[in-house]
Formats: sequence, C-alpha cells, structure tokens
Amino acid sequence: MSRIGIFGGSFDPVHNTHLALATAATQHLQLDELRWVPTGHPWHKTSRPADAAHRVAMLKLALAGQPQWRIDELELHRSGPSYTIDTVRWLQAAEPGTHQWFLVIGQDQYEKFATWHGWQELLQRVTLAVANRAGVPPVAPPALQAVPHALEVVPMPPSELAATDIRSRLAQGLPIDMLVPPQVASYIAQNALYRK
Ligand SMILES: Nc1ncnc2c1ncn2[C@@H]1O[C@H](COP(=O)(O)OP(=O)(O)OP(=O)(O)O)[C@@H](O)[C@H]1O
Ligand SMILES: O=C(O)c1ccc[n+]([C@@H]2O[C@H](COP(=O)([O-])O)[C@@H](O)[C@H]2O)c1
Repeated sequence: MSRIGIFGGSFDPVHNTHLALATAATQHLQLDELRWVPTGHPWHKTSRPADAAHRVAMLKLALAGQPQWRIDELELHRSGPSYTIDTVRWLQAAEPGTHQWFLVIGQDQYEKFATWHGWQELLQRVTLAVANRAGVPPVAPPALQAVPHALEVVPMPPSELAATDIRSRLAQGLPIDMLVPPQVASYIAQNALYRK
C-alpha cells in the first residue's frame, strides 16, 4: 500500500512556502509520493493565472532532485472548471487498490472547504492534510464539524507568503530572491513574467 499525497495549486509562481509545506507533508505523513497538480481553470479565483507552460516549467525547476515528488498535469488537459473531486476520482480510478490518499491544503482552503464542488464525496475519498497558514492552526469550519472526516495536521513554521505578493513585487520591480528558489527567480527574469 502506498501513501500518496495530492497537492493542488495555481503555483503562479511556485514559492518557498509551497516547498516548505510539501516537505513537511512528505515527512510528517511519510508519503511514498507527492503529486503536485497545477490548476487548469481555477473557478474560485477572479484573475487568470499565467500560462500553464510557464507554471509547469517553474515547477519542474523547483522540484528537481526530489524523487518522491512529481508533477501531474491532468487538470491542464481538462476543459471546464478545475474541480478537485474530478482529479481525485480520476487518480483513484487510474490506480485502484489499497493506496491511502491525502489531500494537502492550507488552512485557508480548509476554512472554505464546504464551498468546494463535491466536498462531501471528497471527504469520503481522501484524508485531509491541513497546514497552518500565517500561523492560523487548522480549525474545522462549522459545516465540516458536523461531518466526520479524516484529518491530519501538517506541522510547519508559519509563513505569510502568498504568490499574490510575489506577483505584486515583480509588478513594482522589487526583488523576490528570498521568496522563490534561485532557478525560479532566474526563469521569471528571463521570461519577463509578472511585469506590469
Ligand atoms: N503561506 C502559506 N501557508 C500555508 N499554506 C499555503 C501558503 N501559501 C499557499 N499555501 C497553500 O498552498 C496551496 C496552493 O496555493 P496557491 O498556489 O494558490 O498559492 P498562494 O500563494 O495562496 O497563491 P495566490 O496568492 O495566487 O492565491 C493551497 O492549499 C494553499 O492553502
Ligand atoms: O474543487 C473545488 O471546488 C476547489 C475549490 C477551491 C480550490 N480548489 C483547489 O484547491 C487547491 C488550492 O487552491 P488555491 O486557490 O489555494 O490555489 C487547487 O488545487 C484548487 O483547484 C478546488
């Protein structure tokens, strides 16, 4: 039986806190694999992310040398809104058996979980692995308190970093070197991403 984590996000761009969260989840949950799933069409966000090709290229640079981590582009090849329930159904159907599946999310997404498409079915299919965000510990929102679900708390140092801040710094011409891996910073500079 494998322990498989699914870590979805816009990764626009991938940043150091994503990597810290993925590292903490991989170690704490003793994952055999962590699948990074870049979002295709984030229906829940108001702005469109950068081209998928750029987001994937940056993920490849950031994840190099981590044998347990891989990028799964399935949401990028699917039309329509990117619902995690569709992703989980597809992954589990492709690998039936006794794997244990973990969905890795931050506290901000746990708080909003009852707005997710098919969230009740998701709770039956995965263990939620929730990390604190900006030091806010995982607390079940009211809708989830009434529904028994498997939960793991992923311990990690608090971080207020968000990709939004990185995009905003770049638009203002400010440095981002301490916020993303050096290879990602170089890629952003070479491709003039997120400039005004
Ligand atoms: N600082 C953080 N602390 C804990 N979890 C985080 C943090 N930043 C992102 N995450 C988690 O990583 C996952 C992917 O997030 P996402 O790619 O949207 O990053 P983001 O930095 O929040 O981006 P944006 O600012 O564009 O919304 C989500 O589950 C989110 O909760
Ligand atoms: O399936 C949904 O309805 C749903 C609603 C909100 C967020 N998600 C997923 O949660 C992951 C993290 O979202 P975000 O906004 O923090 O990038 C990403 O994979 C999203 O597709 C999924």
